[in-house]
Amino acid sequence: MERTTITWVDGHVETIDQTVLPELRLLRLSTVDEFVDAIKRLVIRGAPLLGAAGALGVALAAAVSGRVGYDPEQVRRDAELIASARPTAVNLRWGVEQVLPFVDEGADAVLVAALDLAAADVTANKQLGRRGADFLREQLGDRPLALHTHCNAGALACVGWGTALGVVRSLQEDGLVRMVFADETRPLFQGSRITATELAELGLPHRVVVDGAGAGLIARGMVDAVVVGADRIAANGDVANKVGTYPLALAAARAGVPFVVAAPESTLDPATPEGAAIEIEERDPDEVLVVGGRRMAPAGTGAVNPAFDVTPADLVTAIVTERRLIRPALGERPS
Ligand SMILES: CSC[C@@H](O)[C@@H](O)C(=O)COP(=O)(O)O
Repeated sequence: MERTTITWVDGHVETIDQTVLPELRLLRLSTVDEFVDAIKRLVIRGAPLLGAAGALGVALAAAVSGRVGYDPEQVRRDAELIASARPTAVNLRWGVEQVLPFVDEGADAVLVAALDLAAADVTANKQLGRRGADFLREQLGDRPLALHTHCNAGALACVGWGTALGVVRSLQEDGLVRMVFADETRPLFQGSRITATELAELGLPHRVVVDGAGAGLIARGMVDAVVVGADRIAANGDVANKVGTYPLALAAARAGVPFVVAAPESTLDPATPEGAAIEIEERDPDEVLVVGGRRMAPAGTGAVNPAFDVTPADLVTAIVTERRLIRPALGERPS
């Protein structure tokens, strides 16, 4: 089933609540506070979706302001609240900034720009997905492939289609997917709850594996390629993605397996020179310590909960965007 993850309905933003998937629950966001809270709680999540959400969030701020006497300064203050709701995925601030120039023209102009930006996400994902699939066919030959992915970089992490799963979907169109291994992706299980749901809907053969199993599967020759998304790509090609991505890249490099990052141009951040300069979101320790309402560690034991890690450019076989193929491991730089 092809659905749009975020839409504008009667002056509100309507989105899928990604915290309760695989249960499908739609949520209507009517105020900027609700919107910012939804981003912080990962109701709305995934880098490309956060880009569209940034733009639609400003449209919501403008619509709300329009109801009480339009105030562009207030809209700009709200825009900053939205842009800073989460720090790592650069797409969020990018999406906000794309529509800021329209704020002085009024709420309708912001909305039109935001909807255009959201629609462009689907087109971009189809293009980068095809580019990634063609690259893997060229590297590995036309044979059915076993792919490994981490977190969720499918349609639900985007407005539609998906980035890493966009590559998988293009390979599926070519009849070349033998298996998809999806890391469960602790602590919040985006792999089990979201990626597996999407793979099942697409009719793709798949297995969920614990995050710690990935490197071993790769070492045992069970994986032909690793394909992941990204939340921010520094100018030198270092890639920030969901925590647990870096170990897959290490294992892939050791095994000589391609490690492909699929992301739209909006995830590239020329202003950040290298991965060390990327702010890594630190989240609530209880996301690690409490599973399904039950505390797994003794009272008094704390946790470190970085939401992302950084894979150095030399481990990245290729970055595919809607416009180009970049080979960081061969010394090519995105910016
Ligand atoms: C679809 S692009 C890749 C990422 O956004 C995805 O893998 C990811 O790390 C999302 O993290 P999340 O914390 O769920 O927003």
